[in-house]
Amino acid sequence: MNLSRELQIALTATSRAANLSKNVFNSLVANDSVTKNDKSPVTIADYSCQSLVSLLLSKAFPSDPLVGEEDADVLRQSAELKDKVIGLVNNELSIPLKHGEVDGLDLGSTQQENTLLDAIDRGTFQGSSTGRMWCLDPIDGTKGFLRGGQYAVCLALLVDASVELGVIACPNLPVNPAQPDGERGVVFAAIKGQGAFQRPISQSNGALEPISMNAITPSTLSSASFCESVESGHSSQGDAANIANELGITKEPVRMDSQAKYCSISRGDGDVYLRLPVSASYEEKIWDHAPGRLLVAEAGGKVTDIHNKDLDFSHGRTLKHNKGVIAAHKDIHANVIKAVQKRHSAPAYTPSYEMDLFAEAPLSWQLCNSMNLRSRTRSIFQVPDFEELVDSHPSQILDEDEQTAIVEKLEKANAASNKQYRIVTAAFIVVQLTYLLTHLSASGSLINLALLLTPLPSLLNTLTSRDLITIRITHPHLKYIPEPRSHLLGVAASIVGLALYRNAATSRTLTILTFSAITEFWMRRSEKDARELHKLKYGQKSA
Ligand SMILES: Nc1ncnc2c1ncn2[C@@H]1O[C@H](COP(=O)(O)O)[C@@H](O)[C@H]1OP(=O)(O)O
Ligand SMILES: [Mg+2]
Repeated sequence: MNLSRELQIALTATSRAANLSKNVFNSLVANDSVTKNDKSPVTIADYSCQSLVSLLLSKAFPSDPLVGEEDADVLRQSAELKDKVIGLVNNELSIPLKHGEVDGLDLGSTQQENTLLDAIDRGTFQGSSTGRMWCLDPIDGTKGFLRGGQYAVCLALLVDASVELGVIACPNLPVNPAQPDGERGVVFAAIKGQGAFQRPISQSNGALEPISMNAITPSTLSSASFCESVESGHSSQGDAANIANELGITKEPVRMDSQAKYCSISRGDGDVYLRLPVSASYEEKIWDHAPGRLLVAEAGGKVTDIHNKDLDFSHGRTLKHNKGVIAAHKDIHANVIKAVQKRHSAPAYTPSYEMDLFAEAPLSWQLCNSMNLRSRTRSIFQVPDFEELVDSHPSQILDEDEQTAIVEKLEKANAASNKQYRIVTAAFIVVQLTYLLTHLSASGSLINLALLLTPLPSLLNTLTSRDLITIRITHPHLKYIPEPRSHLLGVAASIVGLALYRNAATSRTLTILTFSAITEFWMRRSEKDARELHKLKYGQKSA
């Protein structure tokens, strides 16, 4: 497939969008004209870049659909935001085309408001498994953008759900990794079957230099280094450390935002990119991985999900049939997958609030309501004055101290009520054990005794708050049995027991184990809720 024109347009579009985003950063973030938590620079940069890239694509390839992260609804409702975006895009368009940029394409120096808003809305395409489509993340790594760290403008062309072309512009990545303080701003490109390349964003007519991954083999794997998200909410950093350990890797992980991670490993700045799901329900977005996946593959690597499945771009806007991402040199990918399967704990449970609650927004009545936290707080955490506290607050927004007080109350109340349930379960078990020990000759007594032991390890651990007995279930299939696994296995075994010995003692065992499994299930949920809240409030380290 000859994609040289597509490549030229994609390089120009992403490089220009990268320049535009730098203008936004310099005028709005670097000079502190907005506060750190103000999202408007990201919003402005996002919309402007999507408008610019989409406009160029629509001029060059009018019939190609675009899957973009944004639509223009918000802009149509805010004149101030809209004017800024239109101004920025037109400013970039008015810079004359340089040698090497899109030949034979008349962009016109400035564009009408509607043309630019419509260009943003072209990105609402829902994805398709057939035909051509472009896929755009105008500002990938918004947190990195605000921090002055890594972020990227990412564009890919998919044909029949296969990534044929990928281009990623990283405005803050050093051109030469050996000179981190030298020139920054690199654009990476890959065409399927033709290799991976980079060139400085500043050189629109410069040669594309071939890049490749470090040639790591299983025997040199321990010298590898790995990349991961800065955000612990996007990838499990704890599991990544365990996996590194398993592989004998001792170097500290390099944390960076955005698809700059794919770029870094493609040119050998790092070797392995791990994206380990922390949430069972999050579906990765196609624009977050399409160009990066091709770049790594063309640089000598292999990219799959954590189950070693190819990333499947044929299901609309998300990778709904994949979980996480593992990218590494093709010679060591299998080793990494093996370690992942051994050490990654599958997120069996998803908290009802996945957003960065305390960092992103104050805890308000509306938030509690929308995340079902109010009802859960009443029924699970049992903090009687929580609702009053939220309702009585004049602005319905809680300040820092009030949030802290709530988290502490939730944890205490939760721990106390769970202990009561566990004591009741333990009491049932002791009574039944005593009965069985005094009727040892009755049929099925020994089996019943054995069955009653199944919930004991977890009961003992939780009642003493210690890991007295730990049973590691590492088999990949068993990991997907929901918690509490040992209890569920106990219930299943006692159903078999009841089929063998239809007597009252076996029925009682089954009832006790079922009670224990159900209460344990709810308690674990509430404990995870409490832990999650704690993590959101105090950060990963202290959780
Ligand atoms: N729970 C999550 N798990 C994985 N990725 C996420 C999660 N929530 C958001 N993201 C996405 O991670 C990307 C940034 O990744 P990184 O941390 O590697 O820079 C963003 O595009 C963001 O998508 P979105 O922009 O829709 O929030
Ligand atoms: Mg993104």
